[in-house]
Parts: sequence; C-alpha cells; structure tokens
Amino acid sequence: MTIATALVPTAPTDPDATAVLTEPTPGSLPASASGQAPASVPPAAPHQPVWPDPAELRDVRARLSALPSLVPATECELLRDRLAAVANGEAVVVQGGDCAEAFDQPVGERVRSKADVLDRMSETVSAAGFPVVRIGRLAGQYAKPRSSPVEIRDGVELPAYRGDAVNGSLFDPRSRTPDPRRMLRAYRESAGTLAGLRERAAAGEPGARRPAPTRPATGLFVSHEALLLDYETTLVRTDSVTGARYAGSGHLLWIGERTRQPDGAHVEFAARVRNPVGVKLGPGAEPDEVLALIDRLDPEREPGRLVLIVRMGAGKVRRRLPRLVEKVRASGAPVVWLCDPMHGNTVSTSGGVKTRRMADVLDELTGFFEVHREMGTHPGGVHAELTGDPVTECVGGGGRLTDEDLRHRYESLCDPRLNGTQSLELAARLAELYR
Ligand SMILES: O=C[C@H](O)[C@H](O)COP(=O)(O)O
Ligand SMILES: C=C(OP(=O)(O)O)C(=O)O
Ligand SMILES: [Mn+2]
Repeated sequence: MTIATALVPTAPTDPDATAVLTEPTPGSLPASASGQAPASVPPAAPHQPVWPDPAELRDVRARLSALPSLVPATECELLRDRLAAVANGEAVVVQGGDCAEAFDQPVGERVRSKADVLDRMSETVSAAGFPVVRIGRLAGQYAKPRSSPVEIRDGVELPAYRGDAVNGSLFDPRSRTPDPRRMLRAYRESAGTLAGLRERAAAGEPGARRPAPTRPATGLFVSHEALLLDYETTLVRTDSVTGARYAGSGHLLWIGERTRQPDGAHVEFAARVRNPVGVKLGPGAEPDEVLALIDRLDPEREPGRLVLIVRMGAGKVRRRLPRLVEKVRASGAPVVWLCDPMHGNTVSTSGGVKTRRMADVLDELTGFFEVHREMGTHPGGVHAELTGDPVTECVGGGGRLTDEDLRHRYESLCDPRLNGTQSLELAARLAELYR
C-alpha cells in the first residue's frame, strides 16, 4: 500500500469524524454532584474527565485539530507490517514504559530511561532467534483510568489524578482540577519525546542514516492507551492520497481493560482508524466478547491490525486464557497475543503501598507461554510497565527488593514499574521461554 507522507487535518465537518464523538463531547457533559458525568446523558464514554469550562475545552480541541500528526502514516503502516510478522509467528514484541509519563521529566531522561532498557531487553530476546519489534509506552502515555474518581488523604477528598494530560498529581485542589490546556502540553511533550528519540536513533545507529525498512525514524515505535477521547479524536488525520484515517497521537494505541466494551466509545474510535490497535483483556474477558471485539476492530482479518494484550494475573492466566485462545484460533483471526504480566498482579503491602512481585510477573509470563504452547499458537511477546532507572517500586528479583525498600525510590505517578535490573530479568525469562 502506498501512503503519502502528508496527513491532513480531518475536516471538522467530516461526518465520519463527528460520528466518532458527537457533541456534546464526553468531557463537556454536565457534572453531577459526585463529579462524574450523569449516567442519563448518552453517549457517555467511560473514564473521561469532567472539564470545568466547556468553552475552554472547545478552544483546545480547535487548536489540537489544527496541529500536525505526531507520527507519519508510513510508520503506522510499517508497524502493521512488523506486527503481521508477529501474528505469523516470525517475530516478537517487546513493549514497555511508564504507567503514567510525567511532563516534568526532562526529554533526555525520558528517552534514555526507556529506550536504553528496551534496546537491551530486545537484544536479550533476539538472541533467542526472533526479530524483535520494539514499542515504547512513550510519547503520549498521559491519561489514566482510575479505580475511584476521588482520592482521600487525611480526611480530605479530591478528584483522583488522571494523568498529566488531565490534571496534576500534586494533592491540592487546583492541581487536581481537570484543565484542558494540559492536552496541548501533552501534544508538545510527546513531540519533544519523539524528537529526542529521532536524535538518539540518528546518532546511535549508523543504520538509521540509511533507509531502514524495519525501524521508524524514532528507532522504536511509540504507543499509549487511547483513553482521553477529547485528545485522540482531535488528532485523527486523513491521508491525502489514500483517504485512510490515522490516529496522529502515536503509532499504536491500545484500549484499556476498563474501556473495551465492544459497543463503547473507545472501540468505536479505534475501529475508525487504520493504526494497529491493542485491547487489554483481564480475567473476566469472555470468549464471545473477544470475538465481538475482533469483528469491530479487525473485520477484514488483517494480520498486524489487532493486538490482544492479556493481563489476567499469575493465579488466573492458566485457567482463564485457554478458552479465549481456543475461540480466537477457531475463528481464524490473525491476532498478535501479548502478555502484560503487571496489571493482574498488583498487590498492596501491609503499609498500603501498591506493588508487584517479580515472582508473580515471571509466573504469569510462564503461564501465558504454557497456554500458547498447549494451543499451538504463537506467544507474541510482552507488554510491561518499566523504566531503566533503579527505582524501587516492584519487589523481588535478583536485587531482592523487599517491601521495606519501596520507600527508597518510589517515583511512579500511578502503577509500580520494573526497574532496569528487573526488566532485564523479565527479558531473560522471555528469551529462555522462546528457546
Ligand atoms: O494503569 C492502570 C490503571 O490506571 C491503574 O492500575 C489504576 O490504578 P488505581 O487502582 O490506583 O486507580
Ligand atoms: C490502565 C492500564 O492497564 P489495564 O487497562 O490493563 O488495567 C495500563 O496499561 O496502564
Ligand atoms: Mn498501569
């Protein structure tokens, strides 16, 4: 498929564009007393902020609509090609990065702390004989679904932190009030990260100076959760030659466990763009639901389009995954199966700190492989929350971090990440499983 490099803003009058999100937009729904959009106003997309000022939201959306796509369509197509190889069992994915990226982290640091460890993990895995597709949770991972819309500290209740594109992590009323201008900053920060990645790729890899058919100019592909629909829908662009529509905010977008309703607004959004898309599947996912998602998101059954990211927990994956794999295999859908060994293994310490135990992480990965080996399907790789920095957020592993250590360097704005050592251990286990 030939794709022009020019992506043009999707005209606001494009009926297709407005069909994704008809007015009022989810974020501009009137707030109820609880701060949540009232259930009676359809179509309510779940996990959207209630922006206090609809006029400001409109202004921000108009500004975002006029900005260029952050990623070229050619690279989205390249990623589809690479993922098609994964779907065919000829390559594997290493995807990782922060649970929630921080605006304040300097570009150089965010690039180094993620790209270096993803490179090292990929080298480890490729030694097992598979080409590796590297994908960062990077350059746009700025919106978070939360278990509770509010957070209470010492009797004080404030809106929960929903990612830097929505509000601030600082526990104070001003910071926690959703501010749509943060979406413009999310765009700029993502553009900065992408520029940093391109610079790193050009400087570090002689190959990157030649036409490199297997890599984007950024060296690795970027991805994030397509959660914040006011941001995502305004960055959809139409390819001037093919007329195809692409999400301009990242190469691959995924839909989270909490927003993957087959008839919901997030799936509707993803169904209308050509980027490769992922869907998280928790332990409650039913086979028919997964088939419905495949019908919505990959009706043409194109290898490289759809990635299913399984996050069931070490204790459940061996029991809950086989029936999904069996049904999907029987349907003939050429999906990529990835293992997210983090989100089903979150636990609280006795001191109330969110963590994950390395033993559970490795066990879920192993269980994921056992199921695929049993079914004769290809375990397509891993999706993890991680950083190369020596943080102390997850426990166990070779460094033998304990609950006690969590107070030393716990920097995540949301979920606990593997540190550099733990990430390489995960890669080593992955390589071992592929051998
Ligand atoms: O990253 C995933 C979710 O946003 C996160 O696990 C929610 O965390 P919470 O349960 O603290 O809200
Ligand atoms: C929100 C996330 O995960 P899930 O949707 O699987 O809970 C995430 O990946 O940060
Ligand atoms: Mn997370």
